[in-house]
Amino acid sequence: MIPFEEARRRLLALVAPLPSEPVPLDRAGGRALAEAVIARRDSPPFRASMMDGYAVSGDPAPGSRLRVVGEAAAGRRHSGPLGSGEAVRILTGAPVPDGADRVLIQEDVERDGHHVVPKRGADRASYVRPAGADFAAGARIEAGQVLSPALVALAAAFGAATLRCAARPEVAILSTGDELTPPGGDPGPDGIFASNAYGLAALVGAAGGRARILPIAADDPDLLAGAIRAGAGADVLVTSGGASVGDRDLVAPTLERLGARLDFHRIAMRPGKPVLAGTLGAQVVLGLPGNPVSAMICGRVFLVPMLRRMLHLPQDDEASGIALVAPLEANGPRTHFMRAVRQDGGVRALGNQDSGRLSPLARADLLIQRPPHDPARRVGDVARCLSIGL
Ligand SMILES: Nc1nc2c(c(=O)[nH]1)N[C@H]1C(S)=C(S)[C@@H](COP(=O)(O)OP(=O)(O)OC[C@H]3O[C@@H](n4cnc5c(N)ncnc54)[C@H](O)[C@@H]3O)O[C@H]1N2
Ligand code: MOO
Repeated sequence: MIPFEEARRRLLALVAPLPSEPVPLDRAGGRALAEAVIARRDSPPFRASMMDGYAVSGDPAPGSRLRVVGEAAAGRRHSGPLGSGEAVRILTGAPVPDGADRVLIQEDVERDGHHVVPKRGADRASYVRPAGADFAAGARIEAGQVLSPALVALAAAFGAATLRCAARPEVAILSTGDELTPPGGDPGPDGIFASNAYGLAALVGAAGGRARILPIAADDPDLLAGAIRAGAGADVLVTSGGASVGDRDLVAPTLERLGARLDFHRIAMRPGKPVLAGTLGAQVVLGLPGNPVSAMICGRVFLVPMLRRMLHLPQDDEASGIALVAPLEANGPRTHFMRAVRQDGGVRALGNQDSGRLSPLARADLLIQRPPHDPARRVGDVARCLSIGL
C-alpha cells in the first residue's frame, strides 16, 4: 500500500494537459479556457452617455435656454462639436459629442421646441462613462479557469468569436460484477442496481469531462477484457468493482493480460484501499473499488484532480480548517475521508462511515480528511475539510 498523497502524485503524473480546441462563444460556457482572451479595443470605445437626456458643456444655469443642435443615439454619433449655449439630444449608450462633458437627464429639463431648459435642482452627476472605463484594449481573461456565464459575456465584449478551450477529456466508465443490473432493469433477489457508473459520470460531467458509460461486464476474464477494449479511445478508463483480493476481483489481472502497465495497486486510504492505476497504451486506467461510497470518494479525490490537470485548471483542493462540534475517535493507519455535515458553524462526522451506504454520502456537505494515526479529536479541535462536490 502506498500513502494517499503519493497515489495522488503518481496519478497526476500519468496525465497531461490536453490540446486546446477552438470553441464558438455560444458553446463556451463551462469550458476550461486554455489560452488567454485579449480585448481588441477599449470598452466603451468612446465616452458614452449613461442616460437618456441632453449632452451639455459645463453647468448650465437653471432656467437658461440651450439650443438643441442635433441628436446622438447608440450606434450613431452627433458629428460636430458642441458650442456654448447648445445641447445635443442624447440616448443611453451614445457617444458623447466633443465639447460636452455632462448629460442632463431628461427628467431634469423642460423641452421647449428646439430648446431645453434645465430645471432647478438638476442631478449634478456627469452620466458620462469614460472611454475604456470597463476595460482597455489588451485586457485579458487569463487561461486556466472555467468560463462562467459572466466570463463568456466578457469574452464576447472583448470581440472574440471563438475561444481556445482545453479539449474535454473523455472518460469511459466500466462497471464489473455479476450482481449488477442497470437502473430500470430487474436485478432479481440477489442482484443490485449498478449505481457507480452514473454517479461517476455525473462527477465527470461536473468536472468538465465527457463520460461514456460502457456496458456492465460480468465477472469473467474474457467478458471483462472485451469490455475494457470497448473503452478504447477514451483518455481515461475508470473501472469500478473487482479491484480487491476476492476470487472474482479480475480487474488487475485482466488489465495486465491486455498489456496494461500498473503503476500502483492499493492505497493506505479509507475508503479506497483497493484502488489501482496504470496505463493501457495511451489510456490512463483508474481502477476504483465497487463499494459505492469508495467509488464516489475516490472519484472526487483522484479522478477530478486528473481531469483538472487535463483541462489546464489549477487544483481546487485547498482544504479549510473547521472546528469539530462532535469528537472523533483515533484514526487507524490509513488516510480517512469521513463524510461530514456542517452544524452550528462547525463540522460533525456522520455516524455511519460504511463505504456501502450511499444515503449518508448524499447528505454530506464535506469530507473530513484525517491523516494516518490521527489521534482522537475533541470538540473544538480543527479538522481539515474538503468540499465534497458529490
Ligand atoms: N478480504 C478482504 N476483503 C475485502 C478487502 C480486503 O482488503 N480484504 N477490501 C474491502 C474493501 S476496502 C473494498 S472497498 C471492497 C471493494 O472491493 P472490489 O473493488 O473488489 O469491489 P466488489 O467486490 O466488486 O464490490 C464491492 C461491493 O460494491 C458493490 N458494487 C460493485 N459494483 C457496483 C456498482 N457499479 N454499483 C453499485 N454497487 C456496486 C458490490 O455489489 C459489493 O457489494 O472489498 C472489500 N473486501
Ligand atoms: O476502503 Mo474500501 O474502499 O471502502 O471500504
